[in-house]
Amino acid sequence: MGSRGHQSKKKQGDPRPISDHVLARIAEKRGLPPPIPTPKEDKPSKRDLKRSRQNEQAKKQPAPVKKQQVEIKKKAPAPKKPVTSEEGALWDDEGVESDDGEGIDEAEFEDEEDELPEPPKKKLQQQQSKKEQITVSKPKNLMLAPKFMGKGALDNSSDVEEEEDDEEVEGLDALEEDEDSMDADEFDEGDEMDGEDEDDDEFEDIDEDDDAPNPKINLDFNSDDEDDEDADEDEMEIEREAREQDRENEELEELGEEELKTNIDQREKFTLPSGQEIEKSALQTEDLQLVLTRIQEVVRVLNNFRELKEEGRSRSEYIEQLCKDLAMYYGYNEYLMEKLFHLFPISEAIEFFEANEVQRPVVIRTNTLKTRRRDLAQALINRGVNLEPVGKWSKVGLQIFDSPVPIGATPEYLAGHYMLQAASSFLPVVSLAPQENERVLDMCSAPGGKTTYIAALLKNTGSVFANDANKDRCKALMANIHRLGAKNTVVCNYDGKEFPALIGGFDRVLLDAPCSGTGVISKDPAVKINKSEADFNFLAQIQRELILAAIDSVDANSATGGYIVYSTCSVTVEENEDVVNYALKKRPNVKLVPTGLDFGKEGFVSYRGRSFHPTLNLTRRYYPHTYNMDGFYVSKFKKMSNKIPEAPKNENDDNDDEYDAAPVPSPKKKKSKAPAAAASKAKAEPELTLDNEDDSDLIQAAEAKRLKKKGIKVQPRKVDAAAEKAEATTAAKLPKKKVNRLEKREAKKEAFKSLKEAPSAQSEAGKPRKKAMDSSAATSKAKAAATIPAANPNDHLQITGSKKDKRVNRRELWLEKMGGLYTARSKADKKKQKRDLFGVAADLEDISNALEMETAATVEMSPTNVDTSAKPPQQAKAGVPKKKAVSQSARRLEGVNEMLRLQSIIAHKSFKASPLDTIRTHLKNTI
Ligand SMILES: C[S@@+](CC[C@H](N)C(=O)[O-])C[C@H]1O[C@@H](n2cnc3c(N)ncnc32)[C@H](O)[C@@H]1O
Repeated sequence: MGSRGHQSKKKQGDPRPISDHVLARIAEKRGLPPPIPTPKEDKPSKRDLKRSRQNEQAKKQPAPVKKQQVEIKKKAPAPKKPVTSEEGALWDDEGVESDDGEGIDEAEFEDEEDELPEPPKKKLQQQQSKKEQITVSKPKNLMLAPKFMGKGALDNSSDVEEEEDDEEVEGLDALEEDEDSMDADEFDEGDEMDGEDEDDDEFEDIDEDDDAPNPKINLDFNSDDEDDEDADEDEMEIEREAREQDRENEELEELGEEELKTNIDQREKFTLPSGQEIEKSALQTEDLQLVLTRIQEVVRVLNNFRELKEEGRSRSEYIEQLCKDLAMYYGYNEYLMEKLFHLFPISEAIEFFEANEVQRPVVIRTNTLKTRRRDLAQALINRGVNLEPVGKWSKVGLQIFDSPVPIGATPEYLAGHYMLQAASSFLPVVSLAPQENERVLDMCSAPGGKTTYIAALLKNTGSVFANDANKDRCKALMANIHRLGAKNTVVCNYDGKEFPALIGGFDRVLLDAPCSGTGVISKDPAVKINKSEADFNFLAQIQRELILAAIDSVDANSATGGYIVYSTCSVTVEENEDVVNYALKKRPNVKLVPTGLDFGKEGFVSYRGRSFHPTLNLTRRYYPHTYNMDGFYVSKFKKMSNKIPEAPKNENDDNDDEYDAAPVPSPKKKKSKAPAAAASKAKAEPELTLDNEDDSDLIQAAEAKRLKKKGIKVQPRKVDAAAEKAEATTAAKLPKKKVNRLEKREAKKEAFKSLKEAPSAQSEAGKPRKKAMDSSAATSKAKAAATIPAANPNDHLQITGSKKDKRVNRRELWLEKMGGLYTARSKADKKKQKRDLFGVAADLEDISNALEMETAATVEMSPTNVDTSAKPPQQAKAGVPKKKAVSQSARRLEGVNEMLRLQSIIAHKSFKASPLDTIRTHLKNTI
């Protein structure tokens, strides 16, 4: 690994804002002149003016603003990956450690202290000079940090964060545990490891050094006097240079300020551009300088709104303009910019966007199944790697500053002594705090950064089920499990939603959910432009389904566990607090508990007019600009009971999308013209409503035909007599009008049932059914199924046809289950898929009706009612029987979920908001 110019050298977990000179470097990288500096009194000398002109020319020549901007935009989709990691870009987030509230005692953390071994003298000298270069000398051409960052705000945040830092250190001190000896069976060099305890004092020294202002200077392993003298001399020279540079910068700054003084009076009013002007400037997006100036102006006005605002302009107009300009300046789509902008106060938002332009440090996690951190550090130092402990909060992380060898290809790496893993990705595992001999499920685990950490904390005892729905990613997962020597781990390839029915009763479950990756923009800048509203809807839906499945897979009666950790590498509220809040609402048998992580910002309890459950403050948020680690979110649940009690009803309960417990007026959402037009169109189109019951027989027949065409036969659903009776009783209590409606619906249901039964009978006659599940297995499956939410809507479908057809159908079915993102290979297939996709849209009303019918059909659970014949492809392969029946409420939820899923597929594909909000609301209200 070579040196990385834009990699932040700040220690991870250190809650200090990105320094001004880093931000200035970014501005410089873009070839932009410094932003408005603070005016000063002194006039520039002639020499100053000359120097300034030279400087201006130098800046213009290598990187003209226009060209640079175009380049930024074009380059955005290509992820900048400085170090080859086995973790995937968007999905991979990786790496920390601490303990949860109850976990401090339970967690099996690493035994070693944080100190590093002494490197050989020769290496030390090299490192010393490297460190000095990195940490002491100032960058040439230092430019001003953007003025629009809001100096006051920055200072404040830095104060607050320093306080937090202190707290964190205290918290971590409390976490210091006695060393646990490693399991000698796991190592060949057990004796050597035991001997290492003697060096603990050394570690303390380094820990103390950690408090020094410059963390890199902590890497002073050298106690030799001569070396000290050399270092002093070097330092003096460096200091001289730095002073010189400082002076130059000051001069430049003064000059710039003078120039600006002539242009802008701080009290001067700034006029917002008119609609026409905005349109014109949107056409000339390359004029970044103009945009930057406007950003500065708008921020200045917002900071002193009463005095500086233009007559008749509202604050929201200024904010809207600011969002647009920031989107243009940093290269985000406006939708995402708005979403992220509102997470922070203005100055902090800009810090966040700036931090996304800087690479996070490369971090490795010591694999304690094979080595100890001190041994690993020594081995890497011997190879010339410049490193230091990642921070006091982790005993296994090492931050790599520089390496003459690729860090992903050292003998130690190949031998599985470490995992390349972002620091943030340690966090959920630390929070999960698995205990020896437990059964743990990692529901979305590829490529296995967290799985292998869990296995290490379990010391290869108990078992880890490492699941991932993506088969290709499972290969990387398996490779990592083998390389790191995890012997207690089973790899599975299922949709996570199937888990509670497949295998339940886990002590702990980690759900590191698929997400938009807004926390890892510095790794994958493509996120800036390729995430639309539809993507967020789509992801939120998957996350909601998975979180319920994760909760239902845990055994509340576990002697040591009963915990679920939900995490994402995204910072949006929709993928975090919203999902957790939804889970609390749908599963009143869980509660949030402290994550056990000693740093991190509290999760939102309210956001833009919505309020969440008050315990959401126990969840933790991590941002690149505060902790110098990828953006991340961690929450931890404790399951109190295996029974799902009735959720308390309130006005908003019908709407799963509503965030909260308290009914709050929804915020004014800025919508693009397209969705608004679509929504009004939806209103105008009566055929999109679900009231058209008369045609439902035809609709169902059409639906069955459509499925049959695909080679999918619909099996009858068994309807329990008791459930029917219950429904009849309920009906008796209803007003006559409603009873008539129900009767009508019942008749249609019957019609649909017979329609479904015909093909099913055929298939039963034509094919021998698989051996029935034995009754005890059936009972336990049924029991598991009783606690789970909706089964996959496709569970009742059976694949038929030729071998080839079956394969195609399976794939299609699987893709549908995975969200309908078709991936045809041939041109003809693509065409067909496109047709299918629009077919879905056209058929939506039919499907909605069919779903309504289906949800009305009560499918009662009973052990004898478990049908083992219809298995999704993977289940059939693994020979695991699939639960067939689901509870009535689960089926209802399934209907809603399916609707939302279809809606998001269409929205996703057409890149427009779906016009089907009315259907969704209606569906929810009627079932
Ligand atoms: C954030 S990544 C997981 C990273 C992993 N925990 C680690 O530390 O290396 C999310 C993963 O979820 C998987 N995934 C997406 N949808 C899934 C589903 N329905 N069931 C199971 N896994 C799913 C993706 O294939 C992806 O590998």
